[in-house]
Amino acid sequence: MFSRQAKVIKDGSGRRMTTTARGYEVLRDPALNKGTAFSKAERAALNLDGLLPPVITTELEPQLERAYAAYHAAPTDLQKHVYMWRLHDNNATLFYALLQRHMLEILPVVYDPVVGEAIENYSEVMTRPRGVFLSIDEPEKVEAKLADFGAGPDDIDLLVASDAEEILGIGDWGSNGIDISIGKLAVYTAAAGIDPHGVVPVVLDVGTNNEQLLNDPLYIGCRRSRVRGKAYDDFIDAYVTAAKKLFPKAMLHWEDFGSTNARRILSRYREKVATFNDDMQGTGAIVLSGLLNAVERTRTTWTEQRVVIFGAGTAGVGIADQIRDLMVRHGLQVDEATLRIWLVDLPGLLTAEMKEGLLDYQRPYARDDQEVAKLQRTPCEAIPATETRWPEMAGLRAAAAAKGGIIDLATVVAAVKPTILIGTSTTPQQFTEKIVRSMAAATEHPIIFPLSNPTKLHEATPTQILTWTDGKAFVATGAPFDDVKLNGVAYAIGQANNAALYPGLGLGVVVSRASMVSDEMIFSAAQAVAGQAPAATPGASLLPSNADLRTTSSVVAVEVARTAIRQGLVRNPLDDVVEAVRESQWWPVYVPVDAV
Ligand SMILES: NC(=O)c1ccc[n+]([C@@H]2O[C@H](COP(=O)([O-])OP(=O)(O)OC[C@H]3O[C@@H](n4cnc5c(N)ncnc54)[C@H](O)[C@@H]3O)[C@@H](O)[C@H]2O)c1
Ligand SMILES: O=C(O)C[C@H](O)C(=O)O
Ligand SMILES: [Mg+2]
Repeated sequence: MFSRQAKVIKDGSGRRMTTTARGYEVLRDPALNKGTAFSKAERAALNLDGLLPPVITTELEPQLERAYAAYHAAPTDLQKHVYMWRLHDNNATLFYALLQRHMLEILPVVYDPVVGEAIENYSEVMTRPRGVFLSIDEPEKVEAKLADFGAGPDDIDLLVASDAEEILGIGDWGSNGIDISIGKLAVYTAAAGIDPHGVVPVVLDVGTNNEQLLNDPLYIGCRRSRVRGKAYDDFIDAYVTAAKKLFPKAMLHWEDFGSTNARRILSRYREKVATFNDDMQGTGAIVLSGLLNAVERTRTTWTEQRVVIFGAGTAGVGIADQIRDLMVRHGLQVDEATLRIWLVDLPGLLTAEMKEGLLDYQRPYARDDQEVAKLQRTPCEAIPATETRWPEMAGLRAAAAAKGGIIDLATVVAAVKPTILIGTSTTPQQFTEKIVRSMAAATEHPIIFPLSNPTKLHEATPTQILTWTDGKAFVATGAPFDDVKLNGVAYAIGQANNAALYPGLGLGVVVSRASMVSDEMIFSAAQAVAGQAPAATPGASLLPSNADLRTTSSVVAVEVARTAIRQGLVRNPLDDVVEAVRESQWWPVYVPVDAV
């Protein structure tokens, strides 16, 4: 996202930058620009003398004050989001310094939930293009377009790519999805100190089925319906091949793909390159972090948990798989562990009779027909055929509707008496008072995680859940929520958002140059996050605060790199992992700029 006239130099004397640019070119490069903080000598060498006011402010401080005031002057969250990215275009150091100083306040504006609003309004709010736009209409140009980024083989640590079919829980947003790649990368830098000079946001524009976009004269993407099948797979392959060729050291992060593609893509590449699906693996791991602490606080064991997951897509089944694997670590056989997890989706409880229509990764969790024969079926509407977001699930729901109804969430909760209830359904207010109370009647401390982002899609709010359970539930959410005050206790709500996990995981991979991202590395990341949560006092959060993301991510990176070393997966041998992680981290401070 920066011009390549700025080079970062790390040597014995610390971090510096060099540039061939002069005058306005320097001020217009967000990687180089320091505004009033250029020294007298730098002003002379870079031809800036006449372009800057006389005041010389060697520290970030006065600029931070001015920028924070301007941030507050923006009247809406969306305009604050736009302000932040304009600030980034002007001065990236100041952007990250402001974000880091006010992490709890500004992270939700740069990232989730406001990034969702920005994506929905991207046609209007887009200012300057950032990142790489790859289009299915020009598959032969994938490599050339990635090369346009202007980086060399050693320059890039990380690419985040989205095809934007399932942005958060708001669906298909075509090329507007570039903003989720940009937002995720900003979190990598703010949370873990991944060097922002070494990252590439990518959107894989394969068309969109979003009618609103297709009819929007200001839409920035390919005006065609989504391509599927071989052409899609070839396009993804062209991207992976080009990324590997141009940036052989980089990790490939996949974000917000649809449920039919996310897992297929990961399975295809995960043993060939260092790659990772955030919605499936990052979410599974951060949820595991919260659950590790919650289960410990209930003083029960992992092998006795009964888990209901509502919304059996990329995130829901990603979570199911990691819970299953954890139960296996605790001594259950794989099939025993699988049987302790119930998936509920649009067709209700997923059952064996649906097997043909289920996605292959949902299939192992389908319940036996005998087990469900006695369960009541509730009449339901079929999803209109025009709703194309989840065709497989909608088809199964139509079949169930025709046969008298579905085994709905309330019925499943009443029958199963789950100890853990997770929401990844993209559908708000589905954890009703009746459901939550019924769960609380059967288990002393129900563990309930409504995770659908953005905030407006959560299956219930923490206030609702804690009120209905008289403060007994252990809650974590996908988006940030304020503390809940109930019966004299302030309940801090842990944010089970993959943002607390993937930055540290990525940093661990980057530092060690791991050749792949193994399940063990992901599990060690989950444990490391869990270990950073506050002590288990009444109302304490299940997860570390986002105010401490830098510390959390550093601990995660160290554990991930150590696991990679133990597994023999590293391409960069490390003597001292802690020092290597510390040394690699980028901080938003002004460094000397030398004219060359
Ligand atoms: N907290 C986090 O870190 C985190 C991470 C990833 C995803 N999420 C959230 O989880 C949600 C799902 O994301 P995903 O990537 O799995 O999407 P997805 O499209 O892969 O899966 C969504 C699933 O929900 C089902 N569904 C839709 N409406 C439903 C309803 N009314 N009842 C039951 N099931 C329904 C769909 O059929 C589909 O199987 C999103 O809102 C996303 O923001 C949160
Ligand atoms: O982006 C987020 O906030 C988390 C997650 O990746 C999601 O898709 O909801
Ligand atoms: Mg996501």
